[in-house]
Amino acid sequence: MIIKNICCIGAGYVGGPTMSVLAQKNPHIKVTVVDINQERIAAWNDTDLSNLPIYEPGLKEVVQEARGRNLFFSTEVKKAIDEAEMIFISVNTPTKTYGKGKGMAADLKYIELCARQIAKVAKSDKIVVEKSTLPVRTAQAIKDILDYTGNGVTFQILSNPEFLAEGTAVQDLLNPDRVLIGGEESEEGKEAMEALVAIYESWIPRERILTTNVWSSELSKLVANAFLAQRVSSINAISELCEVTGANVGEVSRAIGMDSRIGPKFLKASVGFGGSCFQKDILNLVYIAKSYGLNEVADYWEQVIIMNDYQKRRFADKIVSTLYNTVSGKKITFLGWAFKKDTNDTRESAAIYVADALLNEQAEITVYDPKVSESRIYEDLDYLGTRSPEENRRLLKVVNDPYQACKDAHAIAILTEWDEFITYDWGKIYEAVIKPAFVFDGRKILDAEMMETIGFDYTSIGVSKTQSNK
Ligand SMILES: NC(=O)C1=CN([C@@H]2O[C@H](COP(=O)(O)OP(=O)(O)OC[C@H]3O[C@@H](n4cnc5c(N)ncnc54)[C@H](O)[C@@H]3O)[C@@H](O)[C@H]2O)C=CC1
Ligand SMILES: O=C(O)[C@H]1O[C@H](OP(=O)(O)OP(=O)(O)OC[C@H]2O[C@@H](n3ccc(=O)[nH]c3=O)[C@H](O)[C@@H]2O)[C@H](O)[C@@H](O)[C@@H]1O
Repeated sequence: MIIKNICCIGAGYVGGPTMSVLAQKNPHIKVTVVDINQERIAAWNDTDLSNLPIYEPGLKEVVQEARGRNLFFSTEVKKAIDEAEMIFISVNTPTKTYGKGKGMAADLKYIELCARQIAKVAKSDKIVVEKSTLPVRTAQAIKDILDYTGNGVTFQILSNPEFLAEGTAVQDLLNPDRVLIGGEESEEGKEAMEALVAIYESWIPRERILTTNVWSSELSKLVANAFLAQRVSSINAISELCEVTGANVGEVSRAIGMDSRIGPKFLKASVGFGGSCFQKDILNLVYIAKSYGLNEVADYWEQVIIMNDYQKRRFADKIVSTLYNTVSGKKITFLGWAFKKDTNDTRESAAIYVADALLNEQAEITVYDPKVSESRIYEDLDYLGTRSPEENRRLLKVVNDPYQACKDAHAIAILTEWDEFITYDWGKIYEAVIKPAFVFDGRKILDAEMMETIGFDYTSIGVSKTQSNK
């Protein structure tokens, strides 16, 4: 089966970059990315490439090469579905905020809407590819909808989860550790899988393209995120132990990471993991385990989230206790709001929760982030519903100059590991802040010795004060 037309529903953080790279590497395939969000599509079509709706290093160049050639962004969802032989579903699958499974299960309403729309529009056989992260066995639900409400058209459902990380999306897409494709074990299923394998083979060696049954593929995505997040929570748990014992979590990470069975990655202690997926996917895994009555399995994974919440709270508490048990009326400067560097995404960023905790203590926060807009920051805070939008705007200010942000601060907290923070003139910042000059490094990016030589009272995750003062 030769694919000439691809449609992707959902032009977000995954649909946009994934399809851009796929189109760049398959100039013979027409790729149309559709979304109901007109503003987002307009931004993807903006002639000024710095206005793309998401910031990812290297993305502009890929879009520039493929857009208008064989890559198109459109709001004409029906037309794109009708024309395509293969349809990727890449819509959001957030945690449910209502009804059964509230706060745990994935909300599949957007997925179901896509399936119903495909069923309604399709006049020829289609391969439907789950690109969104979904609970295991969702393919069955999609198949049911397509088969019972379709027009006698045959559908093959494939699972093809995405493993890219934000900030390195283009690199991850160009050079993935593996591509995972799950499909039915029938002849038709195998044929559909081969059609998708052929597309990826345009730039990825065949041995890195893994084919499995649908359920293994769906579940592997949740499990991969759970394992990654678990490593962060594990090292964060150890960070507290380091602080009280005089061990240094950076040294412990290095020592254990050199064991090739453990490996060095994802062992960086931090203020807590954020991002749209780790928490959502683990909660989803916990919910699935519970729904099968596997309570011990559910409890085991839930602990990863409990630890992460604790780490964020602990960071805020440390600021309050160090500042003589009160931050009321004190200016606390946040360097960074994004959930990690090199992205403008703030979903579930630790900064939001640390800010909320400090605002509850009546702190006055000033935020500087090189890529996150003021409106986004206020939306994040307002979404929590802890206090009125007016109150949030009164207590928290956003500025676009880091030195101005730090001026007259009682404390500086580093919430994102942006490279530029390392290169600041910390001597100049020291002159401008209120003394004692407190810095709380939630990302362990600054050099403790340098900071202390300048005169800062520097606190870093996973290092006891006595040790960093040596
Ligand atoms: N953000 C990430 O780094 C990663 C996300 N994922 C998964 O990929 C999926 C998508 O995530 P993101 O791209 O981050 O979400 P997103 O929220 O950035 O994008 C989803 C897009 O789908 C659109 N949409 C929703 N319903 C639609 C419909 N019926 N028709 C047309 N468009 C519709 C929305 O308007 C939105 O623009 C989720 O399941 C997520 O778990 C997987 C790997 C990485
Ligand atoms: O499903 C998803 O959405 C994606 O989730 C993560 O990617 P992402 O959330 O974009 O970014 P990560 O690099 O995984 O970082 C997640 C969070 O963990 C934190 N982190 C990461 C690594 C570490 O050692 N320490 C640490 O605190 C980061 O600062 C960040 O807040 C996974 O890495 C991707 O494989 C997956 O596709």
